[in-house]
Amino acid sequence: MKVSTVAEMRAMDRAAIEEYGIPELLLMENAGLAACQVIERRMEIAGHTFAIFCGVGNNGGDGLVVARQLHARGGRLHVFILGDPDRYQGAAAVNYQAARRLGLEVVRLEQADGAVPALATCDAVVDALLGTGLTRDVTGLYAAVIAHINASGKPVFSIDIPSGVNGDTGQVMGVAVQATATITFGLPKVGNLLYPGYGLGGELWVSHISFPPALYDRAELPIAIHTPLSLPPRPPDGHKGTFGQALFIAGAANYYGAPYYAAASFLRAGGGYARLAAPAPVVPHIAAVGNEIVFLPQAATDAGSLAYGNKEELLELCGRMDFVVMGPGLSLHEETQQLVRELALAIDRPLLLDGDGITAVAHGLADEGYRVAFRQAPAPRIFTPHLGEMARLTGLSTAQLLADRIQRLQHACADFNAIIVLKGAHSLVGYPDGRVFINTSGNSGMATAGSGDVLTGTIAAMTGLGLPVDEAVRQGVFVHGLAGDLAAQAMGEDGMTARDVLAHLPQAVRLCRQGLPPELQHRYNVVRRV
Ligand SMILES: NC(=O)C1=CN([C@@H]2O[C@H](COP(=O)(O)OP(=O)(O)OC[C@H]3O[C@@H](n4cnc5c(N)ncnc54)[C@H](O)[C@@H]3O)[C@@H](O)[C@H]2O)[C@H](O)CC1
Ligand SMILES: [K+]
Repeated sequence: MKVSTVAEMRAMDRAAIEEYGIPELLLMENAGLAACQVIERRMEIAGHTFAIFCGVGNNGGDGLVVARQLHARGGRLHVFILGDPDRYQGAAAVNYQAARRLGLEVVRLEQADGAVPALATCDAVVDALLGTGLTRDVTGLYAAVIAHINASGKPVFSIDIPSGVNGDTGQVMGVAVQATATITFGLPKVGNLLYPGYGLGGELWVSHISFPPALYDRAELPIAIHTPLSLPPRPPDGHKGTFGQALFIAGAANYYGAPYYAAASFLRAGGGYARLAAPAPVVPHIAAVGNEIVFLPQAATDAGSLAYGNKEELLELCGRMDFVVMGPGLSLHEETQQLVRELALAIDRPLLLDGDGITAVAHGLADEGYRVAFRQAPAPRIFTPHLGEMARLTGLSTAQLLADRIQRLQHACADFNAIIVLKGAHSLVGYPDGRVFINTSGNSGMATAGSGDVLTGTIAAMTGLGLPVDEAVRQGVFVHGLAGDLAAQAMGEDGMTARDVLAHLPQAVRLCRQGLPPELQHRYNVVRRV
């Protein structure tokens, strides 16, 4: 499903009204009615009491429709408006007048405490304070009312987005409503899907409010939720070369885990032939745990990291591979970092850079000349940074990144001509053409050492299984999260480690082929339709 920015949704609204002749009043009615239908699925309306909080924009207008629809179904209401109702315009003004004529009790709230008795006695709350028109931090009366709503312990239905959550970023602007369910309109907004906004929204519902598919399902909308891709069938007569030859340039003294997890995950996720180029002194340590990997011992620096002198042999080796991963556990030793920077320009195979590989290339990219050369690399480039590494890559602070994750990602992908996986809860996969996919598999138990190394091998394996590189990256992210979810099911999120994620990769790939069980389908389809 596509996901929209606030500006894109405004444009769709306008197009619905102007091009398709669907009056604003109908859109607002559809929105309020959809919200009412979601409430009806969760609880009996007749005889129950609802506290409805409306702002003075169109989000509040939607709230007034909800009020009228609940009233029509026998609900009892306390309707509060925060601000001057004379500010309602267009459809919202019409709905305000209709609510008044119906004789609904509509109170202009001047003091937050005025809402306390209604919150104490109601059965549920409707939050129609602020939608996509949020432009500044929430303070004063709005902030105080939101605090009362959150303290009420009542089920909260948020209209469009929990009030206080930024529709473009998912960030909380000062304070935000914690909802039980959110009903969003047209399409889910970015802020409905990115944390912390996603977590604040509760169960997420979308109504297309009678928009035609030509509006909400256009190819030009660049942001979407990732839907699992089907894997090409496994040729019965395949040999190990059929399922990809991957080279891992990884490891240094005292970094034995990262190269092992990266290369082993390639094999566990279905890849054919894993070769590991690691400094010679560390090879015996890794071989002791992973003898299914083929080792290519390399000359080492005094510090036990990859020596610069390996460059030509490594380049020659890469030329015989289908996919290269460079970075896990390489160390920050300067000679090795220089080697990595140069290899990152020259390797003529799809190349995934992670960990210390990202750090090396990030230093290079700060230089204009290197950036120009990197953009013109002879084959696709992929980065898999967590937020801190993304900060290093882009030269931005983590706060700046969080304040606008999607746009910063789009900009970096275009700037570096690279595919970037920005890891975290709901990882993002960005492409140089501006597309961004939001991944919904995975859990917080995967925030553990080595988990990122497992991701690198999983992505490599997806190319080995026959997906084109761009699809392999997002499917790898999904499969990795799925393996993590299976591990969490088996042992809980707290104590699981990268080893457990690795161990569940075969089952994850099998489920991708056979179809996900209903409970996982339900979990990954994070948006319900109404
Ligand atoms: N396709 C759709 O998505 C449809 C959406 N609808 C609803 O319309 C709102 C957006 O309406 P808009 O009037 O643009 O904005 P808001 O109602 O969110 O708020 C505007 C209002 O609030 C003031 N304001 C902004 N920030 C703050 C703040 N921090 N504190 C207090 N007040 C603030 C601002 O100045 C304005 O006065 C969308 O979310 C949907 O709910 C349509 O009804 C149907 C189509
Ligand atoms: K809202």
